[in-house]
Amino acid sequence: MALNRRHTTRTLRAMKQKAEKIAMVTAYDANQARLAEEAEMDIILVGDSVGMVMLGYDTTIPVTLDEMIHHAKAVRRGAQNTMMLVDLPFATYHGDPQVSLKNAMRVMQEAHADGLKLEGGREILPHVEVLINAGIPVCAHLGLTPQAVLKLGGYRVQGRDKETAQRLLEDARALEAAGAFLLVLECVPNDVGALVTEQLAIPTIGIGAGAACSGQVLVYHDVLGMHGQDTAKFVKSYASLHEVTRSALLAYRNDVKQSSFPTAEYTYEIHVDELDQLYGTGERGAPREAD
Ligand SMILES: Nc1nc(=O)c2c([nH]1)NC[C@@H]1CN(c3ccc(C(=O)N[C@@H](CCC(=O)O)C(=O)O)cc3)CN21
Ligand SMILES: CC(C)C(=O)C(=O)O
Ligand SMILES: [Mg+2]
Repeated sequence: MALNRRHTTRTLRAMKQKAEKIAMVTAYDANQARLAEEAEMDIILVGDSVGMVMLGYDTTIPVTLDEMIHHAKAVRRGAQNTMMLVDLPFATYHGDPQVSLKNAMRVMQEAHADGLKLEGGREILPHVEVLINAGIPVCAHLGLTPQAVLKLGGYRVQGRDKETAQRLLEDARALEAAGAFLLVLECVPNDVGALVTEQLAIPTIGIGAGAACSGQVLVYHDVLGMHGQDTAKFVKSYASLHEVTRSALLAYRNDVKQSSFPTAEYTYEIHVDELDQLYGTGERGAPREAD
């Protein structure tokens, strides 16, 4: 069964123990998911970054639960054999933990997620606990938590001083104790990534958190250089699809304008007898006489 080829909370922990790196990438539709699976990614994340890279929002804050489910269902169809984690979006896990559970259950049941990711430290523990008690694998997310961008005052490196680094480590310990199976560390100094990874038993996934993390995650569009915009320092682009795409679209547009597309090889033929009937008994191409 397909499920058997997916990583589990246990196989990921074993990877950390064997110092085998975990490769994770985001995906937002079936095609991206299929390509991520063909590239043998360990984990696909349906990130709420979908709001910024696919939906044109300035932050992840406007992304709704329905939007996350819509994209996660497409990703699941494209990648049946890869662990799929889904971000719970802003405002879906901050009030009554029973409402958080109801939101979480929708993603699990409608999109067939393998686990959910929640941003935040000890302040979200009641929500993490209720999910874990219900059997949902929870991935934590500390450091730069983009859903808090307004509170943080921008996309800034986190944990740069002793106090904030210490608080981050305590948050990480509390989330592990609550049962989180994975921890994303975003935009923290290399040494903070290393310290948290060393202090925890669960694997850490870094994004701008240095090479000592148990694995890495990047946004699909960043890996492929799809947007050609300024990106964070931690982004390494492995292609420039932005340029490739723009020049392909321009070449197509110019072909249309110059009538050099479509040529015969891109057109269909009708049977010659049918064509005669279509034009009446007259010569092909001759206008039919009016009755
Ligand atoms: N395309 C994309 N890639 C991402 O990694 C990403 C998103 N979108 N959207 C959601 C969040 C937002 N993220 C971001 C966005 C900007 C920075 C950034 O520019 N950081 C500064 C830090 C400057 C400092 O504090 O010194 C940088 O220059 O890297 C970091 C993470 C990560 N996530
Ligand atoms: C960048 C990753 C960690 C994320 O949360 C997202 O893509 O939304
Ligand atoms: Mg996210």
